[in-house]
Amino acid sequence: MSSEETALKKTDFKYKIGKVKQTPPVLQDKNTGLEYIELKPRANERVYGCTVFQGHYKEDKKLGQGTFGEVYRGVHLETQRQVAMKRTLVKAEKDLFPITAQREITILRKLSHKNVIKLIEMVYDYPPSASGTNGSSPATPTVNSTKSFYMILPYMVADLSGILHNPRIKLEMAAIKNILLQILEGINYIHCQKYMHRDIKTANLLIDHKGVLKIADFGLARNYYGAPPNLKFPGGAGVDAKYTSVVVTRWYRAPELVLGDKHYTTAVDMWGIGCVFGELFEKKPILQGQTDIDQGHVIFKLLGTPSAEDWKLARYLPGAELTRTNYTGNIKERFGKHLTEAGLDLLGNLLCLDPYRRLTAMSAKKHPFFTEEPVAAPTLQLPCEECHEADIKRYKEEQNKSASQLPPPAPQGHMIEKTQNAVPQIPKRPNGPTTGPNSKPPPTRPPTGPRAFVENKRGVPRSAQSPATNAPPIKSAKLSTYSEQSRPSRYSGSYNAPEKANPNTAARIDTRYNSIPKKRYYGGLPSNVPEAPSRFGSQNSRYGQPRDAFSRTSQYSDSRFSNSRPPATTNPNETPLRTQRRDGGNTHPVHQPSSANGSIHTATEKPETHSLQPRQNAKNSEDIANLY
Ligand SMILES: Nc1ncnc2c1ncn2[C@@H]1O[C@H](COP(=O)(O)OP(=O)(O)OP(=O)(O)O)[C@@H](O)[C@H]1O
Repeated sequence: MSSEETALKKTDFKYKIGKVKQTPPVLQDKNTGLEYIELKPRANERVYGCTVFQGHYKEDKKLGQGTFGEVYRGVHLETQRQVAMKRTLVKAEKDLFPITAQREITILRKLSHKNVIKLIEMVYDYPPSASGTNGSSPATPTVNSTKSFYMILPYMVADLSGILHNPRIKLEMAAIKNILLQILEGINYIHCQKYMHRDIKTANLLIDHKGVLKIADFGLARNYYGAPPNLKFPGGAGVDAKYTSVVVTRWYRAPELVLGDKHYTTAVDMWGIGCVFGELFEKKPILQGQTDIDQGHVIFKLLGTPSAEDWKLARYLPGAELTRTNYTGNIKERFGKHLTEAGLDLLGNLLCLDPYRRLTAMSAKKHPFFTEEPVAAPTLQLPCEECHEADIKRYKEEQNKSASQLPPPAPQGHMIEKTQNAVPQIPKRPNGPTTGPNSKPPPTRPPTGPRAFVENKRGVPRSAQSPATNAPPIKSAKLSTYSEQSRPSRYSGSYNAPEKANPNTAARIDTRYNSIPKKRYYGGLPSNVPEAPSRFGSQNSRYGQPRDAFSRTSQYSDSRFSNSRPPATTNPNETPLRTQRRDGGNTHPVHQPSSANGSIHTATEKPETHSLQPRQNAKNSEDIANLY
């Protein structure tokens, strides 16, 4: 074999995923100078560096539906510990691996914080149907069988979405503050590690049996460029590059994303936290736009259409036409009944339309809301009941059942006679959809927009709704491609009436459940877009003037508006998140080829710029137990 051929063969096996139990020697390619590790195919464990599923783990109950697979509760047989397994299916024939799953693995391996989910290890298997589920018999792969990769995570008894939908759980203010502080701690850590999460929502906030909240689902997360957040300045970090704006589940999507901003910052996560904060009171997502454009209307309805003074850069964004609406906002009316002045101030500053005035996690933790009575509970106590996304259907069935036991309705004679006016009508809105009293009840299961989008011929991201299994059908068809938004009619006058929401999915929280005595508790202790002026005069010019973190007055008459934008800072690492729809729809999965022996290449993602945190390798059951 010639030396060239040898080099080529060697470089085939440069990348790997998973836990390395013995470090093989690092070799150097003579031609390219690149370092590589030679992988030897294994007889029993088909993928190098991964534990095999059979004999080590056992699948139990399904907990949730993910974009590329399902999440299960399971058991680690050696330690008999409960674990969660996030399964990613990879077609054996094509040998491809989804990039979102790969990003999640890469990032999770680098993060280590109490309020961030930990990746225990990666496990590899043929699906249980092909090899049996009892974990006793070894896998007998068939020729065309699909490979499964499992991310093994510590098992969490609940996610916040499940908790909020559980009619038996009532969150007091002290518990709400505890939850909020834990989210802020976790997100502050993530931001300081120079990552944006980009999918903050209640379903991704998990809670363990001790009441410790963990931020999960890093499938949309990415590293950002520029300086990390600083206590002195509001806004966010990461403005120095261009990212895809089709991120974050629609109902939690920040206004700058809705308006098509690509130079966004970690502030998009802070908006999501503001949405979660409001949801803790209303027990359903607070901003339920029915299309991507409707999302903008719904946001401005709550917070008021921003004036040029409120949000100077808005009019330079591709979706600026939305700022020509005339909503007055009703945040105080809506949340005044739940919150004090300080609470409203915190909510208003998290849901600040201008991302450069939005609170950072660092500042939000210090907000006076947390020092006023009642202060945050030292630990979060939850009833001894599992509450996951998958349980929401069950809660609804329970509620329907109890509703059917209600006394029969009043006889006809006692009812107000229906008039023609009572016939439901599609509300007319001069500037797009509203969510006023006449509007239809919105679905309570969030859309799964950002994961599923394709690019059209012009390279503009085009959302493709990917309804989850239980999700109400939300037609996405009319879409917020900003190339289309240059047509004024999309914003003025002829707005398509939003699709009728499924009334069965509307939140109907029956307060009677709240009186059911709690059981045992978990818890340790109880169109003509003008050219935009630059907002980055120099790389750090936005840090030029210190600003009071809680001030909402404009402080942006600075150099950022007079300097021109620097030459393309487009991030070369930003891989468009073209992913496969859950429903197997017409999108293009981004997979990565694996090598002939089943190891996975990670070539499409550039290595992260940060140093890798050392990660514990579990060699025996004791080590493994420590990891759980
Ligand atoms: N470690 C865990 N313990 C318990 N339940 C979990 C765990 N991880 C995930 N889940 C459950 O599975 C659901 C989906 O998980 P996750 O969000 O990580 O998957 P996903 O593929 O990213 O989903 P999506 O595409 O909807 O964001 C969660 O909402 C939660 O209910």
